[in-house]
Order: sequence, then structure tokens, then C-alpha cells
Amino acid sequence: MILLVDIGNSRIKWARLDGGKPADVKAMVRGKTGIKRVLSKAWKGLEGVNRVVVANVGGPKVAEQLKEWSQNQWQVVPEFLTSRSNGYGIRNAYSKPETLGIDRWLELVAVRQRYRGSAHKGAIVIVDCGTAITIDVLATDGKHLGGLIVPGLTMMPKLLADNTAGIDETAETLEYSLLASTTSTAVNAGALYAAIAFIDRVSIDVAAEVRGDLKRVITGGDAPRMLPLLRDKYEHLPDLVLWGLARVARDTSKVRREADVDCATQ
Ligand SMILES: Nc1ncnc2c1ncn2[C@@H]1O[C@H](COP(=O)(O)OP(=O)(O)O)[C@@H](O)[C@H]1O
Ligand SMILES: CC(C)(COP(=O)(O)O)[C@@H](O)C(=O)NCCC(=O)O
Ligand SMILES: [K+]
Repeated sequence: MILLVDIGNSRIKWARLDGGKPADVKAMVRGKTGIKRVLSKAWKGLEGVNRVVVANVGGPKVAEQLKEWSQNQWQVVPEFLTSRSNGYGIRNAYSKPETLGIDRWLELVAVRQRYRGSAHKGAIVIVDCGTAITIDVLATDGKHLGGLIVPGLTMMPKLLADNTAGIDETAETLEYSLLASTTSTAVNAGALYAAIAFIDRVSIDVAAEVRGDLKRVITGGDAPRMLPLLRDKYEHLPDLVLWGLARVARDTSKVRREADVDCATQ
């Protein structure tokens, strides 16, 4: 079984590669530093894993822990993907392509695959509402035009709590109102409006900048909260990173099979 793993800065999402697609998608909140405990809790029962294909934006320490755990549990060395300058019909906008978050690269891969040859001929805006909120724009010819990054819905209140005397952890409620009259609802409303205004305004300016009709897709753990509040129509594509991982894993397994065959016949 090929395991697809998307390690974000808040949660780890994973799936089984099945017929070129991610199947049985699951998620778990990860610790800031140690992830071995959550891996044991979530993956203890997983059998027959012979490949682990990973998108990791959680840094090298997290990668090291996954590597040790996977080698102990399955004797499998995980394959950590990195963003490339070209591939899968996409040209990376970054002059240092490997510095583009691998989650963002794989979202581009997934979206390119989904809409290539479809009726949609315009550019595509990809919004990922996770620990951070990212926006990327993919031109109709597969050219990545670039993107933006801001703190996510959970991070903004945390930043206020960590950096002001008068605001403490406001996680107890998600409720908000346009003009709030309590600190927690004022902070929650501020985060929501900041995110909504950011996404809506970028979408307006991108539409003015690129020709043709724009398609907008949204993914990430906070997408369900954002969807009803956004001005434009978005296609909600959960687990976009896992779809990108499936596309790359399917390709590389083909290459690996050919390589294995080559070795076998030498
Ligand atoms: N069950 C959940 N547990 C934790 N966070 C969740 C959950 N469902 C949605 N979220 C929201 O999703 C966000 C994380 O989204 P996700 O896309 O998994 O982030 P990342 O890829 O950055 O780890 C959190 O900030 C939180 O607001
Ligand atoms: C912007 C991100 C932190 C988002 O990660 P996430 O919110 O999914 O945890 C991640 O894409 C990243 O580490 N990017 C590297 C910097 C860049 O993309 O320019
Ligand atoms: K993400």
C-alpha cells in the first residue's frame, strides 16, 4: 500500500493511494514539535505499507521523526517531495523553486490535472485556508503567476494573545459579530474579516489583472468556515495536497517499476 502524507503546521492528513487517487482520507492535529506519539496513535494499525510519499512543510525535525517512525514500523524510508521549477504541466513562478511550499506546488499539480483539457480556459485562483492562508494563481497555460501568504484564522487570535497584555487565548468561542462587544468575539470577527477581505480583494485585483474568466477553488481546514462568507463562488476541493501527492506518487511508482525492471534485467 502506498501512503500519501500531507504534514502541515497544524495537522497531518494522510490517505491510501488507490487507482491513482487518495482514498480513506484522515487527519489528526499534530504537536508543535513531537509527532511520533500522534503517528503511533493514528497509524499503529496500518499494514502492508511499502511506500510513504510525503509533502512536509513542518520543517526538518518533523521530517526526521517521520523517517525514524516509518523505518521502525514499516522498514520504509519516506520520500519527501520538493517543489520544482517545472513539472506536471506547471512552471513555478519562484526563481528559487524549491522555496515554494511543497503544499502549494502540489495544489498547483492537482488543479492543473483537474482542469487541463476542461471547458475552463481562464486562470485559476487557489486559496488554501490552513495554519497560514495562501493564494496562488495558475494561468491557463500552466504558468504559476505567483501568490500571497497571510496568517490563518487560528493564528491571528493567537498572535494577539501572545503579543498583547489585554487579550488572552480566545479559543473558547468561534462566534463573531460585525461590531463585537466582547474581546473574544471582536478578535474572532477581526480574524474572519481580515481573511475575507484579503481573499475577496485579491480575487478582484487578479480578475482585473488576468484576461478571461477566473475559476476560484478553495481548500484547507478552515475552508468550510470561509466559504459562506466569501463574495465570489468557490469550488471547495478538500485534500488538494493529497490529490497532488497521488499524481506524483503514481508517476514515480511507474518510474520506480521501470527502474526495478531495468535492474532485474541487467
Ligand atoms: N478537527 C480540527 N482540528 C484542528 N483544526 C481544525 C480542525 N478542523 C478544522 N480545523 C481548522 O483547520 C486549520 C488547519 O487546517 P489545515 O489545512 O489542516 O492546516 P495545515 O495544512 O496548515 O496543517 C486550523 O487552523 C483549524 O482552524
Ligand atoms: C505558507 C505555508 C507555511 C503554508 O503552510 P500550512 O498553512 O499549510 O501549514 C507553507 O506553504 C510554506 O512553508 N511555504 C514556504 C514559503 C513559501 O511558500 O513561499
Ligand atoms: K496546507
